[in-house]
Amino acid sequence: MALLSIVRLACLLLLVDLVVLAALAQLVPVLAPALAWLGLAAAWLEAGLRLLAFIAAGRLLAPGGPRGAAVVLSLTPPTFLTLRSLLVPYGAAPALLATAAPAWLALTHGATTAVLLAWAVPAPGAAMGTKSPVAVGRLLALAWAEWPVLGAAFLFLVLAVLGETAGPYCTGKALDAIRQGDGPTTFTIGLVLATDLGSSLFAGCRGGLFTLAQARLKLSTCHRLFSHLMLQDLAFFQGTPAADLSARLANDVPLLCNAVPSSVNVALRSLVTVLGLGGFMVGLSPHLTLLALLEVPLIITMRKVYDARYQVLQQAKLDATANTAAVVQEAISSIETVRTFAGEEEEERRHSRALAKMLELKDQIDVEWALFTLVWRAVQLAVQVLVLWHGHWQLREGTITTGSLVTFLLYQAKVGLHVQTLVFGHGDLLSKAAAGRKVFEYLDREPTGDTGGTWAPATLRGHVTFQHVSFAYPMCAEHLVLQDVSFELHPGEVTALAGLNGSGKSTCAGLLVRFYEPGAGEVLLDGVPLRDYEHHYLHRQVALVGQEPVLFSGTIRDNIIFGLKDCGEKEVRAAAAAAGALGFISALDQGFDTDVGEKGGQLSAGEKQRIAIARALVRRPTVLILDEATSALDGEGEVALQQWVRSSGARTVLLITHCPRMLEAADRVVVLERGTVVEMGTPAELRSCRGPYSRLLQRSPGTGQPENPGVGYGE
Ligand SMILES: Nc1ncnc2c1ncn2[C@@H]1O[C@H](COP(=O)(O)OP(=O)(O)OP(=O)(O)O)[C@@H](O)[C@H]1O
Repeated sequence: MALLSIVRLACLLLLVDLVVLAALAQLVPVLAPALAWLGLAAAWLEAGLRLLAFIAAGRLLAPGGPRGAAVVLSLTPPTFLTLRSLLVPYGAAPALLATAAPAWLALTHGATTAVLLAWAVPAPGAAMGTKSPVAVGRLLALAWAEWPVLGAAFLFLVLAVLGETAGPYCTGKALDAIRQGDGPTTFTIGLVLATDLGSSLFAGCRGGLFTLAQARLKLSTCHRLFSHLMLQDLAFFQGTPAADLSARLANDVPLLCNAVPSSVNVALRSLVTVLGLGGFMVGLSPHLTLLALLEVPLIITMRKVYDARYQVLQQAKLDATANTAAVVQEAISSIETVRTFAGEEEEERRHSRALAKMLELKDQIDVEWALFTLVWRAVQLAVQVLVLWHGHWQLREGTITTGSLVTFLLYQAKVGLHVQTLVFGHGDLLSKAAAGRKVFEYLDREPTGDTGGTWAPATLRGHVTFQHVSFAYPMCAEHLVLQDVSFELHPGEVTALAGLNGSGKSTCAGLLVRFYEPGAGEVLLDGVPLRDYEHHYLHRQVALVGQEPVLFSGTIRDNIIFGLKDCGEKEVRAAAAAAGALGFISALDQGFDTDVGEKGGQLSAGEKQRIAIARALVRRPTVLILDEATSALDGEGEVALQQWVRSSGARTVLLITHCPRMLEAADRVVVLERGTVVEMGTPAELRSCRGPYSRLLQRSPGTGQPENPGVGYGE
């Protein structure tokens, strides 16, 4: 709502109120006996009349205006009077607003206008054009997993607040006793001590339990997010830098998980304290309480404005942190390229630019916080002066004792602190929740890795059919990489995919291991679409050795049995032998227990390739895909692999290679050109056609003539 319309609405309500109250004031002397008999009910009757008048005037003069303002304005005085009569049974008799001092009317309208203004300030995020902020309900649902710990913490919280509330009350009573000459009794001093000690002990337990909930939540959320990420499609990982994901796990998740329990902790503690102490304060002096409460709408308004800014800056800072991490990771993981092209200075510049951006945002956050604190302290001081001035006046009037005033001031300091914490805590929760936006965004992504397929037959022939497959990578949806591709892979045969760079060979391999789903057409295994197969079953039956095999840090054995739960030493050795890796592994001091270093950095390219092949062979896959997987193999490795293929009888092998010798050794060749199949047949048939296959062979080193046609997979 615009500021102008709020002012207009406030003026309208004041005008209507003045008219209604003036009319009522005329009636009061006439109805005095009836009103005296009605007591509190008279105040509620007056409120009902005012509410009707506000609503009628609102409908006529300001349609669409918030009805809440009318309700707050009319119901505040009787609610206050009822509360006061409950807390101070012998306090002043309930009065009608119509006959009360004009200051009461000013106070009621002033407070309502302040509340309206606080309400009208745009919610954090909305005004600054940030993406949809995370709903607080969602954050609380996240914390719900730790409800037993949080429940116990809440119990200690209530006990601590009871102690905190009783402390100043006992202090005030002791002071009054001293002033009246009775002196402090052992009982009052003991009570003050007991309440303080008790509240400290319970507060400690509360804090400890909330910290425990935080730690547990962090652990479970990190685990949940990581497991969820593992199931995402490859396009997601291609579009999201790894460093960004690790920054989310390392920074955003802890921030989010700290925010929820600590906010729940702080909010509950403050809410219970404010309600408890607030009740006592109203009992001591309703007038002073109302004055002290002036601070609340002002702080809410200021905090709302500040939060809107802070959320934007906080999100930008987190993004900048993730970006800095990405720069560091990229430079370190490509250090060889950086060194080769002497790009160290360029990388340093990139890093310092990213750091500067991060620091600039941090400074901006700090400066804005300092400004906000300054204004807020000034408001706080003004309200305190107002309360002191009024308290002094009440002391002189004799409507309050020194002990009660001291108790009130002690309570005010505490309540003020907790009101701020409540207001700040909510803002803080929202701003920290900004960190959760990305985390929830990732958690909401539908996983595509496991489609929930259940098909897992006891025997599989390994007959693969590409049926009119068309495909475009999600990142470049307009560029069709495969167009209407159809071919078959037969069990017991080695089929080679041939074609120039970028013709779509690896893409076919990617579709066969379900890295992606075809845009049109189907990839079938034994006549069943791949997505219908059970996830683990499919990836045990179809194994791919890629162009640049990646090893994980760990031993050679760990790498070979990766992903398998039940794999014996015999199988590991057999797979290593079939991949031609047994020789070099046996020559190592630690054999299969040799650490390969990060990404297999301590091995040569050929050794890495052999281990990657062993990792595929150990599964005894029905369909084996070798995507340029033999490029770094020497003759020994190649012969071992060919022997394995030959001895593995019924297996289906898809071979992607540019090597004429390997192409010629295949049973069948499928030639791709710009994502379409242009030729298919045995190598001899294709050579005799003198078409695309022959041209490919001629382009290859050795002018296309097979170097050793005698060494064939099928022989
Ligand atoms: N992740 C990706 N996102 C977008 N486009 C891609 C992606 N991977 C490959 N491409 C594009 O798809 C086309 C086919 O690539 P593919 O890797 O299948 O070719 P290829 O025949 O295996 O080439 P090479 O012989 O060089 O390995 C190329 O134009 C390539 O630029």
